[in-house]
Amino acid sequence: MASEDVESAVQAALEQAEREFLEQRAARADSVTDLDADPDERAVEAALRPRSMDEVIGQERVREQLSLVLDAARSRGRTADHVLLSGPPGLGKTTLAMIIASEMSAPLRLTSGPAITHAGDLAAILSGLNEGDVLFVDEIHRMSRPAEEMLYLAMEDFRVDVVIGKGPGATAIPLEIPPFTLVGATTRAGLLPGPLRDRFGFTGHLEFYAAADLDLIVQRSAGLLEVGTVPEGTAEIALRSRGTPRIANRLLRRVRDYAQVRADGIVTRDVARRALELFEVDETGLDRLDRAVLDALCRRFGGGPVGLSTLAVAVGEERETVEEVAEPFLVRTGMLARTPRGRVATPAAWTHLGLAVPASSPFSDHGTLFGDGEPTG
Ligand SMILES: Nc1ncnc2c1ncn2[C@@H]1O[C@H](COP(=O)(O)OP(=O)(O)OP(=O)(O)O)[C@@H](O)[C@H]1O
Repeated sequence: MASEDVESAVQAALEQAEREFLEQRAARADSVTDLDADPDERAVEAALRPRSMDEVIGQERVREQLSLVLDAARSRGRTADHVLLSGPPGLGKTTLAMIIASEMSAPLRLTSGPAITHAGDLAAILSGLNEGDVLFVDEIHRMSRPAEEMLYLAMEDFRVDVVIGKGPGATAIPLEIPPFTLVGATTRAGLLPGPLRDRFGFTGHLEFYAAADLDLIVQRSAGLLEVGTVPEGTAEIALRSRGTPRIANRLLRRVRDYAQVRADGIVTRDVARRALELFEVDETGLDRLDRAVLDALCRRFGGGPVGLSTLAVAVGEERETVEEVAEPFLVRTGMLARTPRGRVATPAAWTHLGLAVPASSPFSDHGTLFGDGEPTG
């Protein structure tokens, strides 16, 4: 291949990776608290993203640690170490990746684990990088095995082995790549193989946000969207946002719609309450999916224990959606427990649904919560 052909093939691979990244995100959408529902919503969300570390609200520890890593790299005039960001969806992993690139004055390349089905896809992306580029790999735990192994080498030695041919005649041609910073994002740090995890120089775990921080985020977003609010109104939205900035911003937009159409445009507590009731977000922040999970767990499976797959089928959702979107928040609010024998409803779940805790519940005096059976989830 002529060098222009190689260049345009590499460019096409990078563009394809970015397209797939956006499509993957869009595909994860369906309810009011869900993600990236349509292009307009995505555009608004992008406009609300903090652009610098100073604009990021909350996550003080990760912010301080990351700032130190970046400052040190800058002062040495070196490419920053690879960074792994873990935590539930919508807490700011992509935002931080963008900020890392901007603080390092480096271009950001975007892709995601599921988009890299073959090692060749990754080789094309890596060979298109320039020195200092930041490569963001969302859902890095979902990359294929061969691609993962290629990434080990690229992260450590800035080299990829491109395999030409098949079977015994196959040869590996080493290809140098310029030093770059990999930012991996994962909702499941535990699923990353040790060798991959160990190659990140810094791991930041993002926690759910406190209501006070979410309130500040809602106020900031309302300012950017030019929505009139009163403190009780933004506080109400913050309380129902499941500790998640993306949900806080999404709820603010729905409350703004309601305020404009059914009220005088100002987000008060009453307007927020009425709007969120309409969109089926209850006072604890549980949405339709969360309540469906609790409902199935209590009403159909007597409170559990029940395996994750069975629970997912019962609510008509993907296993991953139940595990990564609904469960972390239900666990955090103390309504669901993950036990060695499967998922179990806690007394708080029964109470939330307005039901009495049955005597057969593993949490009652008669039940055993932690059996010695195999995990069913
Ligand atoms: N610390 C923060 N301060 C202010 N706004 C934030 C913060 N973190 C996230 N946001 C807002 O939340 C939205 C979602 O954040 P982001 O897309 O970075 O989440 P994510 O963790 O990458 O989610 P996913 O894993 O689903 O891609 C952003 O558009 C941004 O406006």
